[in-house]
Amino acid sequence: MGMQAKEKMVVVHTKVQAMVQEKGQMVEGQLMGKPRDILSRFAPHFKLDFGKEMLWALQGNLSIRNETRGIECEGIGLLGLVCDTPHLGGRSRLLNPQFSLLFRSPPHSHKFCPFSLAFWASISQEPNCHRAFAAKAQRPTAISEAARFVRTVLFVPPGVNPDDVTDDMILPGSNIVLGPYAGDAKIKDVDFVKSSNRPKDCPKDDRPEFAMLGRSNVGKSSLINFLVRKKEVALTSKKPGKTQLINHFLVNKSWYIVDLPGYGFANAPESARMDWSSFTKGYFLNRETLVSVLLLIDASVPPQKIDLDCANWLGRNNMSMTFVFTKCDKMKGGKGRRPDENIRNFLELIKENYRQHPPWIMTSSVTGLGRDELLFHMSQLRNYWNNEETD
Ligand SMILES: Nc1nc2c(ncn2[C@@H]2O[C@H](COP(=O)(O)OP(=O)(O)OP(=O)(O)O)[C@@H](O)[C@H]2O)c(=O)[nH]1
Ligand SMILES: [Mg+2]
Repeated sequence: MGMQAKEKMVVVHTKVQAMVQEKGQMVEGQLMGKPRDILSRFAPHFKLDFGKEMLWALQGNLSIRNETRGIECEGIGLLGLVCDTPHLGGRSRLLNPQFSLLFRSPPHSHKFCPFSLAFWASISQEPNCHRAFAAKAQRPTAISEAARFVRTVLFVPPGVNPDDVTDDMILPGSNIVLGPYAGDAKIKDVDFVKSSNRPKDCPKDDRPEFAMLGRSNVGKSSLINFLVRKKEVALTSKKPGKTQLINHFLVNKSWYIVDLPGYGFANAPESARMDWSSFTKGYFLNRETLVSVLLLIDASVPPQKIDLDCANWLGRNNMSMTFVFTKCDKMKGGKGRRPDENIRNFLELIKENYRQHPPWIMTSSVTGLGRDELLFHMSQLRNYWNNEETD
């Protein structure tokens, strides 16, 4: 018992948010596109081994048809998930091997392989309740128990009434609700503009910018390369302290990504160490075009004091910020905690300093996890900011 299910019709377009309509008993849908797009959107979520308290899954029966190869298969699969729902319990089967086999293109056309995926699913509170689901009488709940809980910790962007949030508006692997300002998430080109060693030397124009902040070696430069899909836009290194200046990158000629030096770089040369706190204060408190700080947190290690201090400082100063958890691909077997546990512990530790839950998202620059989602999130912050500016 305790099952709540939400019934909808879902049409999933690659790279576009699910469009949802309330409908009967089942979630039905169709997914079309190039296998690579679909895999890049869904595979990382399949791969992640979420623990017992983190899974809120859109899970159900899948029936997959590959037009070219005429294959059909059925199985149970996971279509999407949202983390941080402690009372859910249970683990889900994550990867259906037939599923990935089917998405592999036939040898003669490794570029495009049309297929369709139909699925029937329930958004359920308990992992096995889809079995009992068919027998259950229709219950027209606007939002499931799970979603109601999740909503209390959601980041609800401008333009969205918290009461209107439906499960499908939440970006997978995050607490971020997608609102009407989202869109325009493609990166067409990116240019390195300049390196500045003082905040007042930064470019002077009114284009919105996002600053990447985080401990040295957390993966800031890698995240920039991963967002713009170029290897060497921002230089990365195994040695902490690689980025020593404020680097501005102009995206689509219309907004900036800023790579900042990492904090806590104990191994950096003495000459390169700076008074980090006066540097950050100078930049953050005076940069009027700063839309949001992306605070990167390494999810492969337990919460670090220096990150908590930084998050709390930003929180107390009312800076708009997004927690970007990096290295979510690093699954520790046996010893050490896993990324999902580290993330939950981190969020638990910082929450007193925020009136509203800050947005957070899981990423991996190795598997591509969270890329599209983060870009959508940045697009809605940016578009809202642009709108406010012109009003
Ligand atoms: N497994 C894994 N490794 C990563 C990921 N992101 C970055 N790394 C590795 O972490 C190391 C540091 O990455 P950088 O991007 O240079 O880190 P940074 O935060 O820019 O470091 P500084 O410039 O020194 O502040 C490199 O060896 C990367 O390959 C990730 O998502 N997964
Ligand atoms: Mg760097």
